[in-house]
Amino acid sequence: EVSITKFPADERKIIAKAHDKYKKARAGIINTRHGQIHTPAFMPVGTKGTVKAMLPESVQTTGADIILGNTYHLMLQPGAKRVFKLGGLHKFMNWSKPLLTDSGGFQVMSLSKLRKITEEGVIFNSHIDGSKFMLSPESSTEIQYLLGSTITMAFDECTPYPSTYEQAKSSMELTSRWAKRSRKAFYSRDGYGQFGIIQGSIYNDLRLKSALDLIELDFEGYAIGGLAVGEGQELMFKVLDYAPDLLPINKPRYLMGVGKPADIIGAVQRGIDMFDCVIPTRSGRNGQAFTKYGVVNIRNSKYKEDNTPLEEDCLCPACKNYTKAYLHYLVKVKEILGAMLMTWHNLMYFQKLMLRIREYIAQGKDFDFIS
Ligand SMILES: Nc1nc(=O)c2cc3nc(NCCN4CCCCC4)[nH]c3cc2[nH]1
Ligand SMILES: [Zn+2]
Repeated sequence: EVSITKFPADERKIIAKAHDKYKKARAGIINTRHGQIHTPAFMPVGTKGTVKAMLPESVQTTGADIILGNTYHLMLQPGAKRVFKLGGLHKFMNWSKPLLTDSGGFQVMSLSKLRKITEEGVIFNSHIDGSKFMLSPESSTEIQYLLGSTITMAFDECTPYPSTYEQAKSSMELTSRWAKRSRKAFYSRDGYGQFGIIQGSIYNDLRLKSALDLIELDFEGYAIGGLAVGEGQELMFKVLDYAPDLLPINKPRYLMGVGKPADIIGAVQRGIDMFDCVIPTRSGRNGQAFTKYGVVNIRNSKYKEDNTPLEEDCLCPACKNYTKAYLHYLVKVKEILGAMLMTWHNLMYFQKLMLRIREYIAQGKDFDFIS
């Protein structure tokens, strides 16, 4: 028997609003040459052809369908031609599922010391031995082909934050010209795809122009770039309140570099399908464990005799076979096993979060309270 509660009109609007909030969330499957990707998806970061402290088969047990690699690092060492000669990155690192590679511009700006941005591309000195390199839409696209990437990212310029409107406009226009060249250089094959990356910083008219320019190039998917660069969650969500809607509804939307669980939930609610972030792996190595009780800083002395697991119902090796006391000890004495177990748990936590979000969306349920 359904009891109808008479809400005053304005309260009903709030309830409707709340449910509206979820109408942009979507769950789906991306089919690729290297297998399916269940979305919303979280991609563990494997920058140098390895998810740090994890065997690829261990990454697979956490439920990850796809991992991310970096053009910038792999072109410097071991070199894209060498990886190609050795059979491609999938074979080289023994990962047979989908691989997405970032196109390198963002990493050049955050890692290499000397660099020069020209219309042609970015000229930079390797942060390893100072030798000179150039990355362009053409060379980045070719490198990703040599690596054998399942999903290739267009070569873009990540507009820094904060930027004036003028700075953001000229940066976005450069990205549009580079996107056209990236698309032209892409060798399209069944089951492989290339994603365009929209820029425009926090300016909605620039974001719209960027989207229109890239939609013309008919990419297989679209990323929202230029976010998670220091603008903060509030401003990021403000852009995400409209930017995903500028992109084709039937193609994957990837928010680069995001993020913490709360960032992921808020972005899924705004229509994002794919994520990547170093947080679960980097913070795991740093002694931070994500749990349903919140983040546990395992180095805290309160855990030194805590004989309980991080999470009693977690199926990862850290929780099944070890205690917080042991993890506390391993991380304190910098034992390699500490990095392994903390990373494994965090990746399992992030994949469980994505699985629950996918289930909630499929059942049309609100997933606000998952953290
Ligand atoms: N091609 C490309 N274009 C971007 O606009 C971009 C924007 C990005 N924004 C981030 N943010 C990463 C934030 N991360 C948070 C945890 C600590 C390390 C940094 N990664 C990005 C990668 C990017 N890659
Ligand atoms: Zn665990």
